Amino acid sequence: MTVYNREEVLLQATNVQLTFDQHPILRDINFCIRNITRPGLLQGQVVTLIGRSGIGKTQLFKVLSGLQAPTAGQITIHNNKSVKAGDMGVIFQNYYLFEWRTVYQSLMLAAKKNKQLWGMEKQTIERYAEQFQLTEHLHVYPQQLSGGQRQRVSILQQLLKGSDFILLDEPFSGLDVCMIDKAVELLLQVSLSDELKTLIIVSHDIEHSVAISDTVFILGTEPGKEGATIKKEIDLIERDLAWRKDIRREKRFVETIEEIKACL
Ligand SMILES: Nc1ncnc2c1ncn2[C@@H]1O[C@H](COP(=O)(O)OP(=O)(O)OP(=O)(O)O)[C@@H](O)[C@H]1O
Repeated sequence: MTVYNREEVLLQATNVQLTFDQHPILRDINFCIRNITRPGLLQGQVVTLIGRSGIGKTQLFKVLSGLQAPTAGQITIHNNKSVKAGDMGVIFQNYYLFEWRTVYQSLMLAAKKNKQLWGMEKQTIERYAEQFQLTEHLHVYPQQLSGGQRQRVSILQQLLKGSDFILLDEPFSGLDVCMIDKAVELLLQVSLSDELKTLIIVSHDIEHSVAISDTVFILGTEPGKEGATIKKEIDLIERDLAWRKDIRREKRFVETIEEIKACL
């Protein structure tokens, strides 16, 4: 049995609605993400928002990141502050990078935004680059990188900025099978870097995102109601399915995946 506590609220979605041309896309979205602690271990949160194609994941991603204002309701972080653009580290599906800057220049720009790194930017970049297997690629331009390398640079950029929340849109799409496994490992590594670090993954790749999460929120519709809402929350720690290597082969994991699919 895993010993853990879910403590203070880090992020709260309250009655979020999003309507386009009088058509509800998101309705009554209510959930909260709490700080998880494990005695003697550094542990951040990894939350997945799952839903079928077209349900509204990207719209919820935008609302969560402050890039899209909800029609009603709000997303609050730290001490009830409403989220605004720039509060969260955002990693888009295509790993957008500044093509005219070298990897190092982009990472330096990110590090300079983080007051806690002042004076230590270079050493921090070099330390992370080694950890993320990017040392040999620091002085090249993004077009000289593979998809997996671009993803690692994007994640590293957000880590250097010091954002407590990192939102990832479909982090496994466009990666081959080996790279997906590496991305899974990398995200787990990031979640172990700071107990206040929260990764929010928006994905339809159920298996890989659930394998690294502690909590899953399922976005879906309900009969007779237009717009998507959170249909179910699954606490994977309670089921003893979080923070475990090779979890995907376990019977209870497979059953949870089936349960999620049935809910979509
Ligand atoms: N600007 C807009 N105006 C009107 N409707 C929109 C707009 N943007 C998105 N939608 C609609 O909102 C719904 C949700 O779209 P969204 O892109 O969030 O889905 P998704 O779950 O991310 O899909 P996918 O997994 O295929 O990317 C869709 O029905 C889409 O047609």
